[in-house]
Amino acid sequence: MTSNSASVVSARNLGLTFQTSDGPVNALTGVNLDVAKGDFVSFIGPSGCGKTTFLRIIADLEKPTAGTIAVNGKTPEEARHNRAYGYVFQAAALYPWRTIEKNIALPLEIMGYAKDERKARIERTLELVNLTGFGKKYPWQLSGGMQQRASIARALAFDADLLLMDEPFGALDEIVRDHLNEQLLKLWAQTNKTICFVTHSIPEAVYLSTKIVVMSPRPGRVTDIIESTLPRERPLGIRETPEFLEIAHRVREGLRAGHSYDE
Ligand SMILES: Nc1ncnc2c1ncn2[C@@H]1O[C@H](COP(=O)(O)OP(=O)(O)OP(=O)(O)O)[C@@H](O)[C@H]1O
Repeated sequence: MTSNSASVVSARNLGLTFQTSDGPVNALTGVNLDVAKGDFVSFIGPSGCGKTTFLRIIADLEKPTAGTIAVNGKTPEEARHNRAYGYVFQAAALYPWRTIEKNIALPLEIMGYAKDERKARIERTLELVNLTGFGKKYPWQLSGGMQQRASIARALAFDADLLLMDEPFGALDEIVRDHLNEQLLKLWAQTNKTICFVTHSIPEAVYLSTKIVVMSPRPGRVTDIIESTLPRERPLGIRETPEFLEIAHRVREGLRAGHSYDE
């Protein structure tokens, strides 16, 4: 396989082995993956299969020890300098001593945006995540779901085409999560972003994705890549359809196959 320069993310035989005091930890091995512009790609697999590590390599927070990876046809380091992506972390990770708008402003301040431009971007992104009017509140004054939306607004503020989301809704109850899943799909349709999304939830992966990457641990690797046959427009009710259940079944099979490797 050759690298596809039109891809937003293109990994070839990608691997990462951490050297620890207990010996080498093979976090990721032999990963081949292309993420096309406008794709919504979910990474699913049990704890420790390298999902976060893969996102961190894209974001230039870790260096691979094998293979190659290109982000927008460039190295992760160049992509980082070009502000190619926004990152949404597992917990909302907002600074508690800053208001929501000051939290969103922080990366914009670091990147040197002028005050007026910062203000315009904050307003626009708060509107995108349905938080207009909450900019002056502190994180603790917002519900968990609202905090997570604020952290998505922060990742959207500098308008990167690629959004990296590491289990953003994992800590939320199911009803809030359903609602945020719906909103995220709307946002994705509105903004035409490319999204890489880590999750432990099969229904969440199937509901959101155009492509599902099933992974398994020890060593972390990709066991299946499923192209979704669902339409882009997805009411929540789509989760009861035979087509949805069939994809969910294939994901479950992939996870099970990965697990038997351990036994
Ligand atoms: N900095 C590090 N040093 C040593 N080992 C690490 C480091 N970061 C991750 N690992 C190991 O690499 C493997 C993959 O970790 P990773 O966090 O990518 O998994 P994950 O699939 O995201 O798990 P989870 O679903 O629990 O977040 C694990 O065995 C983990 O312990």
